[in-house]
Amino acid sequence: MKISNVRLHAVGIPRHTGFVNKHVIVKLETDEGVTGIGEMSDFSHLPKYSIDLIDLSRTLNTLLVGRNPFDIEDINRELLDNFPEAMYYYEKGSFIRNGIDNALYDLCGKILGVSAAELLGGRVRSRMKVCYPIFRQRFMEEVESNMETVRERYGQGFDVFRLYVGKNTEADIELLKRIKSEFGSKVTIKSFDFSHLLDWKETLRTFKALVPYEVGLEMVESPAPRNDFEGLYNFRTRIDYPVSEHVWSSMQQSEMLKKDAVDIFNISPIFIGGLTAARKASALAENGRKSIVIGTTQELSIGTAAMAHLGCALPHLKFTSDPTGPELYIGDVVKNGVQYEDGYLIAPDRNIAGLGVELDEELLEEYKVSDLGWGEVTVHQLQDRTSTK
Ligand SMILES: O=C(O)C(=O)C[C@@H](O)[C@H](O)C(=O)O
Ligand SMILES: [Mg+2]
Ligand SMILES: [Mg+2]
Repeated sequence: MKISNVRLHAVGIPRHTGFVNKHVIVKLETDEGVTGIGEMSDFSHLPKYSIDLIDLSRTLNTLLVGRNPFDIEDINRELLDNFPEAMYYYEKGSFIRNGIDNALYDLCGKILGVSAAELLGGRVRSRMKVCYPIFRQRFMEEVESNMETVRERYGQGFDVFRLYVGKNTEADIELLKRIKSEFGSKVTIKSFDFSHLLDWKETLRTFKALVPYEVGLEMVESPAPRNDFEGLYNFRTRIDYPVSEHVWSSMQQSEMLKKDAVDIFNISPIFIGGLTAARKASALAENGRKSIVIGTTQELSIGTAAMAHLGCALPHLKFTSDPTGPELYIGDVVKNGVQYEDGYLIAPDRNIAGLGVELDEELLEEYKVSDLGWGEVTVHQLQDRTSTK
């Protein structure tokens, strides 16, 4: 069994906020007719350059055609040679590696007739608790629409949310007050996500203003500029709550461990370049006596299914995780999307081979875009995932 062809399909799918995200669906075809699917999720992040898909397809076919799909480690090594890690959160090479890597797990599972779960260490749980994101408020007027989001999503079973903060603390406090007043302890805000926007002292001042209104806070995320390990440590040693940071490279994670900069590693296959790399990052966290949370770039169902398999295989996953992408978009490209129940992401059916989701060719065509170009989107929209200029 050899890989015979790599196909890439770019799609653009709007969120309920109106923001359109572009993703690339991967098909790994083989000389025996089995095809694995994967997802290079959410290229709609800074910096504002885009990948040439024709060139990328040519490169990936050169690298992968003729390879044995079970050589997952060696293929990951070769992908790293061609798309090296960078000390940057949204390094697009990581998205590319992730899409190929998760397609390999789908493909190998289908060849063996087993779920990807069997290739990821099995199951310690059948579902993982997740939270719904409330994106950053710039204006007080956004409080009511965010209250509507909480009411609507609470009605669908989501009782844990996370709040992106740092631009309008008065509005953030008002939202926290209103949530506590209307929902009491039935709704919690598991994290304040500062998204690397402030230096650690500004974050500390903002955090001290917010914390009297916290409701079930589990962690504070990205409270210092990217790769400011001393800033993370200084902030972490001055608050009583755990500090989490995304893992975007093995070097960055090692530095955070060496400098004791965080309590929780936020591990997403998309930002570290795949399930294989995410498992290594998770093992380093466990051996370093650090906790983990499964983060997100807000993937579609293929990427989210991969994370559900991963999250349900990790014994030391103790905090509420983040993958809710399929709930954020108005559509998807699969026939059987991932399922959420009572605020949990349900692991895909273990009796279905591969990742457990099936591509819908008609939806793939419906959401097809010709390239990963940017249009008129502003930096604010890119930072806060909204259509508001
Ligand atoms: O935890 C985070 O940080 C994110 O979720 C970043 C977001 O920008 C995410 O990538 C998204 O696209 O909403
Ligand atoms: Mg974050
Ligand atoms: Mg994203």
